[in-house]
Amino acid sequence: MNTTLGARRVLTLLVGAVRLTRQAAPAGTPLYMVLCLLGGVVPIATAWCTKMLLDGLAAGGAWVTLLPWAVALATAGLLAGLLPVGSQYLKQRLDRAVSVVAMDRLYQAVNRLTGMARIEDPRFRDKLQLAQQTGRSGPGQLVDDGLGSLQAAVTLGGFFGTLLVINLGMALIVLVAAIPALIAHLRLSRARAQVMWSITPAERREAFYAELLSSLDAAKELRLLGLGDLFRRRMLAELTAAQNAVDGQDRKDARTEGLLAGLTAVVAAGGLVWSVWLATQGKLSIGDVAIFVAAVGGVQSALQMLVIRLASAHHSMLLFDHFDEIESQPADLAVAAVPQEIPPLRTGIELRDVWFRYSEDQPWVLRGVNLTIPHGQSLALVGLNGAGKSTMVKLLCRFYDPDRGAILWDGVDLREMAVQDLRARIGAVFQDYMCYDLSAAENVGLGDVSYMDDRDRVVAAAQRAGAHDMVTALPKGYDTLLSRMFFDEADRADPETGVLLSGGQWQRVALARAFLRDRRDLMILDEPSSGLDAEAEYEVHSSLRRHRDGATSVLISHRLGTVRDAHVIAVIADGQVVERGTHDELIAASGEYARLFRLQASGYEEVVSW
Ligand SMILES: Nc1ncnc2c1ncn2[C@@H]1O[C@H](COP(=O)(O)OP(=O)(O)OP(=O)(O)O)[C@@H](O)[C@H]1O
Repeated sequence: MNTTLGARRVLTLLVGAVRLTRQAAPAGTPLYMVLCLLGGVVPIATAWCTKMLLDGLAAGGAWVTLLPWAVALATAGLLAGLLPVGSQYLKQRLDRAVSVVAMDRLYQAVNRLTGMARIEDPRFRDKLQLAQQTGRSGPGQLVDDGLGSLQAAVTLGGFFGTLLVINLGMALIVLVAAIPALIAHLRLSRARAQVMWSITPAERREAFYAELLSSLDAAKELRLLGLGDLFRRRMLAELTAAQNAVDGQDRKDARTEGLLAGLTAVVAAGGLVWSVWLATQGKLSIGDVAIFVAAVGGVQSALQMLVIRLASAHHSMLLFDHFDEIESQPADLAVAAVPQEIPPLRTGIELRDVWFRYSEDQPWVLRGVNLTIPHGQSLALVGLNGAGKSTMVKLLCRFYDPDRGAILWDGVDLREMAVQDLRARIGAVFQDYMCYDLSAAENVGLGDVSYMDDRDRVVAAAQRAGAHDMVTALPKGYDTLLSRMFFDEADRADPETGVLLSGGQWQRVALARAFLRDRRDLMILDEPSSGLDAEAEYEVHSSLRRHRDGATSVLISHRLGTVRDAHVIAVIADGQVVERGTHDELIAASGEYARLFRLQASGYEEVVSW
């Protein structure tokens, strides 16, 4: 990770953080700034009031001449007590407001990623994780550190000016002692940010093992295969590696801090002895000694505060850099300057010499695919595992763009269309469909949020997917929560608070979700019946067949019996279309499809002949 930020970048980040803070708290931000600056001035005012009062007393001044200084000193004392309380309260309010805006902006940026490539990129995921960690407090912390630095600089400037007025030599010594502290703290902060970045992969792996250990999905295999201890040890190894790295940095910090504290103490003690000696020589007044002592201490503590705040600002800035990078990233898919309107599909979709690989360092997954999905017809994709079928479907949804070649919608390249308009014309069930911890109605309704509250449509979609009877039998029917995540201890035994579905039941719900997007121009079904029982599979495919009539669809299935009535069956192997035709044509051709079909059919025949 780059731990040095150029002046320009620093300025951009600071302005960005202040803007975000002002957006979150338009009135609170300026008020907080004023309180911070006042907090920087108060110690200097206190020191000068003390000096004037002591010098007045030593000179035998009258009560009326001393009273204003006494009142000013008391006011400064009051402010010194009240300001931290007020600014602390404002800071917390500001932090809360900033965290809401920051989270909103971060996830808006994530939602702007319309493709899949970047969200799958491990480097991007690391940055996103850091941005998520810092997003809540990062921008507010940066503004706070900036203001804290400014406050310390004001105090420092005031006291340093005071020292200059009283004794130039001491002012210079204090200044020279401060420089190594400043440099050391900045270096430490850079090293700490570097360590944090370097441990993110280990933290991700640790979270992965921790998640596995408590995951419901993994629970059966973990228990049966006895993997619990293995994953626990791996999780601890990752955790320990990350902690060792942080611990090493903590030790470096402690050593440097100790040295700096020693240096500070020596300078403060020397200053005190020197000022007393000068006073005995008659070169300083009592008030001078008092302000001198206050100024030496004040410069030291303001300097310390300044370096700590600067180091912290540097650290916050490096982290905010990730937030800003995620927020200001360009679109991950090419955006057409003037997107073409997408009219309803009329002729069909064509994959023309499509080449695709997931990244430049990975092998080609699709290698010159030419395929047409005519309007109103069904295309079935079959082939061995890893042949590239799901990848083709992902390209049709434009989760990625082809590296070479094009996908044409009625002759228009998908890249010339607005991606959301394209997706609005597609309905799909993916192999890895989602199971939302929401009610049954919502799980179906998410297929088209505009119909989410339209119970009749939701029910109709569930009926077509063969899910209706199963849902109505649930304790609260469509309003049953399909999760046991949110139950209270009190309703532990009450099934009305949520139920768990079987894999096949979930698949029907996912199908219903796709059916709610009825009458889209293209329906994609990637292994829609893999988890269904024989009866449900038959029902679903009959329904799909009815539904397919006149609709354009792509169906992927390893159960070749379910694709035999597709208008065209394309066999994919090694990222290429190796055969295409109707079921009868492909059987007659006695190629790969015929081989796979006979293989599956022979399995059934053997069972039947048992
Ligand atoms: N997100 C991804 N990043 C990198 N490689 C991927 C990704 N998804 C799939 N692949 C690779 O692309 C190749 C084709 O995968 P794809 O899922 O398209 O095959 P498939 O024909 O659908 O297989 P299956 O029948 O097992 O579902 C495989 O080698 C797979 O490892």
